[in-house]
Amino acid sequence: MRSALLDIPIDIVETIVENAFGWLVVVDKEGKIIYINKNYCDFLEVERDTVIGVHVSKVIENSRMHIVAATGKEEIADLQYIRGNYMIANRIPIVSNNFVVGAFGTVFFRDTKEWMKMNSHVKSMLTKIQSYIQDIDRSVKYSLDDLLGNSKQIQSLKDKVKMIAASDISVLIRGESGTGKELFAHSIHQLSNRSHQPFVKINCGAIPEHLLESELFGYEEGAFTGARKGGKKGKFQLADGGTLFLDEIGDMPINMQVKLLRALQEGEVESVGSTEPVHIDVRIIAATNRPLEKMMEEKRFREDLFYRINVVPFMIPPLRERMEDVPILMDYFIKKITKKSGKRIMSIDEDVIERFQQYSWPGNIRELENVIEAAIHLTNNEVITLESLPDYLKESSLFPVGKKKLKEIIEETERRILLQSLAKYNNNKLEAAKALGISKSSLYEKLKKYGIDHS
Ligand SMILES: Nc1ncnc2c1ncn2[C@@H]1O[C@H](COP(=O)(O)OP(=O)(O)OP(=O)(O)O)[C@@H](O)[C@H]1O
Repeated sequence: MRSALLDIPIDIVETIVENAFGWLVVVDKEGKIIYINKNYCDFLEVERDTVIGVHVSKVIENSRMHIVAATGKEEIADLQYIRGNYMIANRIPIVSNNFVVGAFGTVFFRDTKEWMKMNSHVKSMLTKIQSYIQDIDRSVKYSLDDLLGNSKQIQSLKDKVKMIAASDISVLIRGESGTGKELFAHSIHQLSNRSHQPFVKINCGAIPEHLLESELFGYEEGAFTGARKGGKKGKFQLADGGTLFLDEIGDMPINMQVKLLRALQEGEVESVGSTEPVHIDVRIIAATNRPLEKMMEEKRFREDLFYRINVVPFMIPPLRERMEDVPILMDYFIKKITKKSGKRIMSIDEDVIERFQQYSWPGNIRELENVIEAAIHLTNNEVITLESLPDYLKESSLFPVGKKKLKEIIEETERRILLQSLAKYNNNKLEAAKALGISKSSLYEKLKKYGIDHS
């Protein structure tokens, strides 16, 4: 069928092509420019004659025209960054006799000034949003199912999470470093009615004292030299409607503790440089590995704040007190790390498992994960052996000679053996006592001596 376009005089077709599509570029199969309209040349500040026949990637920044010409796949309304501006590009393959012979692309906007204004507005919004995205983590990474462990302690903590998650009461999570405090905080948020609202974390120990107030409560424009234009929202405002996770709360300076308590009691915060308090609705989850009771005695932690946050206490036991969790965690980390690294691990030597069971894991689960990651990378075959462990775990003697007195080493070892035996025999005291060659009453005595929960 004859095209109606052929009836239109060529100079009219040219006027249409020059003006109808905003900016227009046409490339051949190889991505070389065969046509580009004047408006586009003006914007790019190039002479048309000099760019015809040149590969499009050399003329237009971030161009994908050659890709569309090669793949034949159209790209519509794609955001393209050219000469410092975001633009909306359409790229369409040109098909002739069932073959892709090139592509044409259009970039749309007529009023350049208007676009520039909108563009700079978009850019400043994007920068602002970016800085907030870093603060807010709506996509809480972990849920209760990610909290692994068959031990009685972990199971009962998980039950407790289910019981208290829906309410708005404050939670204080305590435990050594690497025991999973943050993971518990995520799980509580995820199971709460606030799960679609932000989960905002602040590490109270990592922020210098003079910045902590503005980090927590925000500041107004002009509040101090160097203050950002338009001010900045604090973590409380960012968490509004959701959960605020105060990590390392034991490291918070005492005068900030006073301000924090006031905010919690009044449900209002005042940003630095403002006199207008704003209402906020946040659920508080705090975590620490500090001995808060001792710190209260020494007046380094405020009692009133302690009682305000310690409504539901969570005490996460160190890994050495729940050795039965080691195998399931080991399995999980091996799967996770091999998937990430592409390495294959078929088995773990018995001595490695034994060594893991003897070790005291001062860095807890984080340390276990790191040790497994290193071992997977260090092994030459598909088996993890003692050789692939770090030196301090390889040593045949794990006793801290030179660091501790004999009595302490013996007691620590005895305590660990008791825990291991109970774990091995599923808390069956009679069997554990038998395996250790002691009477049941002697076992009970020892459990009492070491403060091991033997219910
Ligand atoms: N029960 C668990 N199951 C699976 N992974 C866990 C568990 N507990 C902790 N982890 C993993 O161990 C690492 C440390 O956990 P997390 O950061 O929650 O510990 P933490 O107690 O908050 O540490 P810190 O006090 O140093 O901040 C994380 O990679 C976490 O995913």
